[in-house]
Amino acid sequence: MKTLIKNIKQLIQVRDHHTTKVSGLEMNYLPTLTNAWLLINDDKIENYGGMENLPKIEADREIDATGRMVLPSWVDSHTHLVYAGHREQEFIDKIKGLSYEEIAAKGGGIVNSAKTLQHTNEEELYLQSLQRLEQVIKMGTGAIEIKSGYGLTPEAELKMLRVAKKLQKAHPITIKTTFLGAHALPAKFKNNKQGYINQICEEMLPQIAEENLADFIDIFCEQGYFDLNDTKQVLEAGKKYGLRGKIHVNQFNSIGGVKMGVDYNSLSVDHLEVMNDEDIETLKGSETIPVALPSCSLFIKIPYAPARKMIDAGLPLAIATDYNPGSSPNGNMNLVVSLACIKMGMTPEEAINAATINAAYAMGLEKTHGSITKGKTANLMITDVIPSYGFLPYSFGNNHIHQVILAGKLIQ
Ligand SMILES: N=CN[C@@H](CCC(=O)O)C(=O)O
Ligand SMILES: [Zn+2]
Repeated sequence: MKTLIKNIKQLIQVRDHHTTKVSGLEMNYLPTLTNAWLLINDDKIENYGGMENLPKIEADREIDATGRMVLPSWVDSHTHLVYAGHREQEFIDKIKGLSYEEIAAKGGGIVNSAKTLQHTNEEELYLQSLQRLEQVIKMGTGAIEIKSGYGLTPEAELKMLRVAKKLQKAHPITIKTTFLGAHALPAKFKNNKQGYINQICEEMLPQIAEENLADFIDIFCEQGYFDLNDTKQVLEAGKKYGLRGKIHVNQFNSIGGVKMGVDYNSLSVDHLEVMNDEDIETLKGSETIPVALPSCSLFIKIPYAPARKMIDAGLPLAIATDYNPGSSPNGNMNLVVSLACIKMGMTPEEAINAATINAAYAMGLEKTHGSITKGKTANLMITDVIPSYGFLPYSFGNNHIHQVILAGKLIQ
C-alpha cells in the first residue's frame, strides 16, 4: 500500500540515519524541506523530496497537504498511562494548600492509586487505559513508554504490565514498558523497606522477565521514597535481566540519583526539577539522556527542570508528559512542547527536537522513530493549516493536528 502526501508546506525534522540525538547548540536546528512530498510504502517512509522534483508515482492513496506541515509523531518517553481511577480530591487538597509530600504522608499519592488499582480487574484497567491511549493518539503521539508502579504487589505490578503490553495489540502506536515496582513503599512493608526491595528483585523481576513484560527498569530515587542504596540494588537487578534504567531522580532533592543513573549507563534520568552543577557535569559525555516533564511542574507547582542550563552546557534534552493521576493528569505532548517554550525558555526548534528525535532516543527507538528518515516507521502528523511550525507552541492549549498516520495507516 503506497500513500503519497503532496504539496506539504513544510516537511519537518528531515534527517539521515546518522542522527540518533541532538545536543547543545544542535538542538536549535530543525531541518525542514519546503513545498515537499512524502511517500509511504506500507508501514515505512520510503522517500521524500521537493515538489519541483516529484517523480511519477503510482500511489494507492494521495493526500493533498496544501498549507499544512508534516512532522514525525510525538514520542512520549515517560508516562504512567495505565492507572485506575483518578485523584481529583488531592487536586482540591492541593488548591487548599497541602503539599505533594503532605498529601502522600496522609495516605494519598501513589499508594492511594495503588489501592484503587489493586481492586480493579485487568479488563477494566485495560478499558480505562485504552481510552487514554486513544486520546493521546489523536493528539499526535506515535510512540509511548508506559510504566508500572501503581500496583506495588507482585500480582498488581504484573497486571499493569500485561495491560500495557495488551494495548500494543489495539493500535499501531509503538509501546515500550518499564517496571517501576520501586515507586513507593507499600504499607505492608512500612518498617521493612529492604523486604520490599527483595520482593522487587527476587520475586517480581524474575516473573516479569519470564513473561517478557518489561523493556526497562525504573525507581523513584527521592527523599522519603527510595535512596541510593535501594537504587543501586534495583538497577543491578535490572541489569541481570538486561533491563536498562529510566529513572525518576531529582524531582524534589538532588541526592545523587543522576550520578547513579549515569554509573549504570541508564538510558534516561527523568524529572530533574532540582539540578546542581555537579549533576549537569555528570551527564556530559554520557549515553544517559536527561528528560524534563514540564506538565508535572505546572500541575503540582514545583520548579521546571533547568532546560536552558542543561542545553547551554551542551547536553541533549528530551521532554515528556509524565501522564499519571497524581502529578500530571494530562498526556498532551502539544502542551508539553508549549510549556517547554513558555516556561523553560526553549526555542520551538529545541522543543520539537526534544519531543521527537531526542525522545525517541530516550525510548531506545532512535533507529526507527523521531524523524522523517527513509526506512523509519511512517508515524506522522499532518497539521491544520498553520503559518509556521512556531505556531504550534505559540498556540498553547490547542492541538493543531489535522490527521495522524501510524505505521502507514491513516488513523483520523
Ligand atoms: N514522582 C513519581 N511518580 C510520578 C507521580 C506519581 C503520583 O503522584 O501518582 C511522577 O513521575 O510524577
Ligand atoms: Zn513519572
